[in-house]
Amino acid sequence: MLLGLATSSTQETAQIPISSEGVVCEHPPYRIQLVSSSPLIIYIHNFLTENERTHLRSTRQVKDKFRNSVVAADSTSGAAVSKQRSSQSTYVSTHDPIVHCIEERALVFQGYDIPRSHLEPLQLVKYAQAGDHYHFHTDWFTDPVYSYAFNGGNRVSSFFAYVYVSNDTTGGGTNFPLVETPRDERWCGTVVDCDKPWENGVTFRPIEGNAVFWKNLHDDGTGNQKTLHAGLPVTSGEKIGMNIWTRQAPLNEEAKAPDEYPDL
Ligand SMILES: O=C(O)CCC(=O)C(=O)O
Ligand SMILES: [Fe+2]
Repeated sequence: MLLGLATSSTQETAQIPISSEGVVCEHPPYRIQLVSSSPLIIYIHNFLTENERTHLRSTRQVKDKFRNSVVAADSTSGAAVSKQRSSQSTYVSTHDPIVHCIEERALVFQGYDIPRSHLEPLQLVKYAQAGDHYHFHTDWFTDPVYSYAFNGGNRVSSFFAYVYVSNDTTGGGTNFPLVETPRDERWCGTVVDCDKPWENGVTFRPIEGNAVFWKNLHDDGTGNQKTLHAGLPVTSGEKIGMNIWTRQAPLNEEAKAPDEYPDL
């Protein structure tokens, strides 16, 4: 099947028949730039097409299901609605062919070695009220109980992609306080918020369609503290982002039912 993902005249696509499941995806010719080698952080321009972004926002499953986000707390209290994170989140269907193509892209980006079973269901996060934010955290679990849930192990890598950013959005950058800000002023044009003090690390502005990719773990499997990051408060407008998390090992089948999947 060939998916017509690129009807927009402004959106060039390259056809790369990489899917193993009978779906031929049209992938955008995204452009990448290295931000940091330790931890590995790569900025990706044009990772999601316009049609994919529209589709992600409009599927019924998504529109009706945003819930207050929670964070993985500790294993005794379990996850609870938290002041650390004031946003809403939901998971998208793993059976949707467009989602399937995005998953495929995220896997190929990481080389050919990671099977789909290592991916968590893709998570959308919405910041719609002034002040909505996600406080400093790492995406890798500090409590091993979460790594063992569904057998997946810890989160090897993260993509955070900007699915929707309303024109009146202010704030809402993604900040890595322990990563050195790239100094070349060309970063400041759009991607990096150079108004923020350099000692506060790097802050990526939310730009629709673009994404930030990083490796969460050291080669020995331990979590890299320098991947600490935050979704800074959205001071006006609305931002919707998407997490694509890859685990160390295959998740079991239960984890693939987004309705059942806990907010971790
Ligand atoms: O909103 C952001 O910029 C980052 C969100 C984030 O880090 C997360 O959902 O894990
Ligand atoms: Fe995060």
